[in-house]
Amino acid sequence: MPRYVIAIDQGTTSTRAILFDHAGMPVATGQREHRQIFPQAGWVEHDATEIRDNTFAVLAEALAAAGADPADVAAIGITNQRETAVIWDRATGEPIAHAIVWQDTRTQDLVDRLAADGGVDRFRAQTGLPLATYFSATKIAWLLDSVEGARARAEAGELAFGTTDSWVLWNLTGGADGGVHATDVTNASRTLLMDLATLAWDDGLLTAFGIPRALLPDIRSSSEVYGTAIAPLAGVPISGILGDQQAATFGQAAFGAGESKNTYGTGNFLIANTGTKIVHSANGLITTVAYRLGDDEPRYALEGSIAVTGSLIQWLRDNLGFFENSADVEQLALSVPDTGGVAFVPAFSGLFAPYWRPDARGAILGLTRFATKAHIARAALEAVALQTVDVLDAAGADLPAPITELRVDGGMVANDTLMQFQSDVLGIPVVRPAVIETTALGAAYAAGLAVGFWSDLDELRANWREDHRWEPMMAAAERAERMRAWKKAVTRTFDWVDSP
Ligand SMILES: Nc1ncnc2c1ncn2[C@@H]1O[C@H](COP(=O)(O)OP(=O)(O)O)[C@@H](O)[C@H]1O
Ligand SMILES: O=P(O)(O)OC[C@H](O)CO
Repeated sequence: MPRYVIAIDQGTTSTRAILFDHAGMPVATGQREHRQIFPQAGWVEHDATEIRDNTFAVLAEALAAAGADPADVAAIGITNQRETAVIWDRATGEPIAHAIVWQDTRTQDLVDRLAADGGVDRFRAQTGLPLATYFSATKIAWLLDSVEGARARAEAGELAFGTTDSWVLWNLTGGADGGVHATDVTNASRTLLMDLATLAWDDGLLTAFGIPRALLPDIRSSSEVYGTAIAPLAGVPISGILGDQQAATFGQAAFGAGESKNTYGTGNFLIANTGTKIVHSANGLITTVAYRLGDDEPRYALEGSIAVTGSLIQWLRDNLGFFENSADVEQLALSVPDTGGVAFVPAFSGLFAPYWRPDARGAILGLTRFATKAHIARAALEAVALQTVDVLDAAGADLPAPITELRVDGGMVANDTLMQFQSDVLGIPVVRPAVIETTALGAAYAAGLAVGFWSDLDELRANWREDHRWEPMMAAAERAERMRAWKKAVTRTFDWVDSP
């Protein structure tokens, strides 16, 4: 009897493989980082061949660490950084160019041209998304127009597009030798090309962006058997795919309408499940598919996407040399009692939710000769929490009932100071589960459900355990004053670049 389900978490900075047991506990992990390629200001690329090689390597590492072989593994789940666009040659299996990453803003010109006719919300009713460089469609169009011969080859069916879930699935099912070219509804809902209600690629959208249908993967549910893996997991079914934020929602067992989670990774992503209803935000959130299990009705969600949170701490570490490890930011921030009047708005990719301002750029405000790197580090940490208040306020205005308790996960939730401050400025409890690898766990759950390793959602819900809870300790008046100052700082970053 197989004892485990394995999840591949193909993230922005690294690729992980984690084996989970039946109780949903991680048993063994393999992890490898890949290069972040910044060829020009605003451009962010990944080498998809490096991601492919890392995927096979981490699978082998996780199996070896657990002393497991394929017979011990019931199913494989895939979760991934969303929106990042890979285009490859179906015959050779090689990418035609580096992948364009979700944070990349090179397609702003195309976004502006499309928005000139109908505004940035022209596709929102159908896709749930504003026109923005963040989503896959303009990245695909850019690759087709910039790589010589790509458009003609795409039209002839010689090329394949995928977000990294599709890239991993295709390679893991044999690549050029019979690989399965598919994605799931959650990833497809981030392209600007899928109709949220029909869950199919839409001809009108494909025409608007100039994208040939022959390039696109099949859209499947989040939990079904897509194919069978090759070595090092030969014969094991691949049976779950979820975009990473939807996977974290699933791993947090936020299955029903009104349940939510906030993930603190490279960026922050709040997802609030709205059940079978498609809810459109009037407050700057986007609408997305939460999950679909086989032929069941799809579940939808509102999402507050914040581009820069953990990556701000990395930037302090790597670009400014403030400390050696990301975790050191906590000690540095705690070495001063407050930010000394400094505010930091990390609008490095413009601002995403709820502002959607591509013309904004990062700013450190309120500097005096008193300010030290400790004040800047503290302001950076506070910015992570303050951006989160903005998206929770938006969700509170859009949802029938406000979020009264925040489930959190991701790499940054190890930071107790940040979590306490988050609870303080939100004025609600913040709750961390025992397993913070919720992204991988969610993909494992989707895969395990499809093959009967787990029987139903109730069984998964019973696995969820609270690890720690932070209660708000800040007075309401101070909270209001903090938010007033924050919003003032945010507006100072608008309209910085003339032509973003
Ligand atoms: N103790 C900490 N305090 C603040 N930030 C942290 C801490 N530990 C990790 N981080 C940040 O969290 C991010 C890693 O989180 P993770 O969930 O692994 O990210 P991702 O899945 O997006 O690659 C990094 O950006 C890192 O800078
Ligand atoms: O790789 P992560 O965890 O930073 O997630 C990236 C998001 O999916 C982008 O939408």
